[in-house]
Amino acid sequence: MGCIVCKTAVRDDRERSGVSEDRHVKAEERPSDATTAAAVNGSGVRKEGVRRQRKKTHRHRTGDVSPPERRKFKSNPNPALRTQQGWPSWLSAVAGEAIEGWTPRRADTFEKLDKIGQGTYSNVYKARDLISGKIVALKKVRFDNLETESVKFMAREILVLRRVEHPNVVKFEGLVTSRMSCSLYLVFEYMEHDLAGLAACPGIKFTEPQVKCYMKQLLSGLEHCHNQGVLHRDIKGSNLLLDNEGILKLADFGLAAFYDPAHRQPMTSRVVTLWYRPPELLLGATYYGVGVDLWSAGCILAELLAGKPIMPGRTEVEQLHKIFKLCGSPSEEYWKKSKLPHATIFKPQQPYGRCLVETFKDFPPSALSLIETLLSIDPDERGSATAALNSDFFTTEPYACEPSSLPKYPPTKEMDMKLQDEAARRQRGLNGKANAAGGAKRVRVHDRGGRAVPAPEANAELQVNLDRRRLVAQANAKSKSEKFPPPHQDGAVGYPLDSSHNGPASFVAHDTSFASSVFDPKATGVPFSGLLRKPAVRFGRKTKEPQVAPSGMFVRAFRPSIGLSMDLRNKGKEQVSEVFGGGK
Ligand SMILES: Nc1ncnc2c1ncn2[C@@H]1O[C@H](COP(=O)(O)OP(=O)(O)OP(=O)(O)O)[C@@H](O)[C@H]1O
Repeated sequence: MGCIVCKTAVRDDRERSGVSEDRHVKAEERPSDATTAAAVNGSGVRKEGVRRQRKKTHRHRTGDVSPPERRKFKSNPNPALRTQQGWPSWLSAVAGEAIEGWTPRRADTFEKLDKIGQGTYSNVYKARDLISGKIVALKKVRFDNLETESVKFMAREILVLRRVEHPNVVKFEGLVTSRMSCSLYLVFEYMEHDLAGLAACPGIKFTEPQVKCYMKQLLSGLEHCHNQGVLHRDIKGSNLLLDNEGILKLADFGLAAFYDPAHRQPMTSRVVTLWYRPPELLLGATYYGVGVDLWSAGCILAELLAGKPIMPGRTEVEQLHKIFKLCGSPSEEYWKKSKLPHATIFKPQQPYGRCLVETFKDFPPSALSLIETLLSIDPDERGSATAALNSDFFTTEPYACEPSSLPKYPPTKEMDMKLQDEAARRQRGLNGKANAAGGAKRVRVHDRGGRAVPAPEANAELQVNLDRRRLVAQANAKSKSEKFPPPHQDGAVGYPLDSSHNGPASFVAHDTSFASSVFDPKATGVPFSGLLRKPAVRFGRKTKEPQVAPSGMFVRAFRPSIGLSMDLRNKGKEQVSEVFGGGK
């Protein structure tokens, strides 16, 4: 896969160049002795569990791994050998299969240049490879005290990245470990833009051939992933990276999962960023497939043409309601066939009609027809990425433009937009003070935007995550646990799914504007800042006061989400069914 994992020669190079590792490893990255000791001991006692886990994961994958690949990623039975290959024991003990056959690059062979992105559980840096001179992106993955679950999820990301290699998938080039640090860096080719950042640039409005060009690349990347038995499960603008040649690549496989349509396994429904999350996941589906990514792709297509997000929900309830209002509520047949866990809770008393055609009447007909397909309520009707690529949208004029003919943009990242937001806020603060001092009336400036609710935050109400967070907080560690769907909920890492943890969606209801039309940002109260941006979101206020639910119904709000889930599960069905009192 053209990786740049370091060979022994690299270490020799470093020694020859006399570059000291300490120059590149910050003091705060160094674990305390206690942490190191815990990691070493922990890896020892965990071995049996890890072996069992690897077996399960392997069983899960065997259906869709071709024989050569199976050989390539075969687990190394000799942990001592792995350690000799330069991997820290905490990593090789838990993620042996993911790093099999590779040798790590050392941190001191890269020079960090700039922080370019921040994710839920990672920081991303622009860096120079001191050996090749190439500019790369280093994704530094933090671990909660080397918690086994976190390392396993990172291992899954690596396994997925090793499986997918395509011009429209970001190129994974290797791994970097540091002698002193418990973190790990994933090395990627550097991409100058992401679609969310680009779209947020004032004045950028994509033409139809440009939209086709982006969508063609997005669907080609997805087609490849799906053919490789990989679901991305977090398609959104900030995970669609673009280089200066106009090439779009899928990135962030942190929530991706292996799947095999012939041997279906239950997976967590707590994936995909809220605005792009399909109805079946909001309804608690644990058996699903390529349709989840196709729904997100449909949302992106409509967003690119509309110039703003089409369903910017702030809670899962609101999201589902927006979906029903635009795409119609599921048919009786679908409710019966799908047997979705939350069907009784969310089924509206009166069905909602579908109004995609009316809402998007200005869209080109071939685009509308593809959106109709991709935004089908029944995932089986969304087709496949291949079918979408063969649709009229791509085969009728005006055709997709060539990527190289796309305009050259200045570097834009969602991160840049966030920095600009912060600067603007600071400036407003200063202005506010100056105005207050001068007695002048303060001019209100809208925020440029915040964040769509990412899947990890949607996980927050799960008891297992709250428990874990509590533990992490007690240990005074950085928390990223919400990024990882709890393994017992995710068949993709080989654990059985325990339905007792499958609470319904969050009902933290601080939205009083549910009846707003799909395209009225003022009415929804979401501060729009443009295409593919994330809205400001506030989570679970700590109150037990009754709050007005989206449709005007009263739903009790509880301490951050979990209490609410439990309560609704036990006795709140009547309340919830009223949230969807009827279609309009
Ligand atoms: N190869 C790359 N080149 C340039 N920038 C990148 C690259 N990979 C990631 N980034 C930037 O870093 C950001 C965060 O990366 P990524 O999405 O992989 O992290 P994450 O922790 O999984 O994020 P999230 O929690 O938002 O899903 C991206 O939105 C992007 O702007």
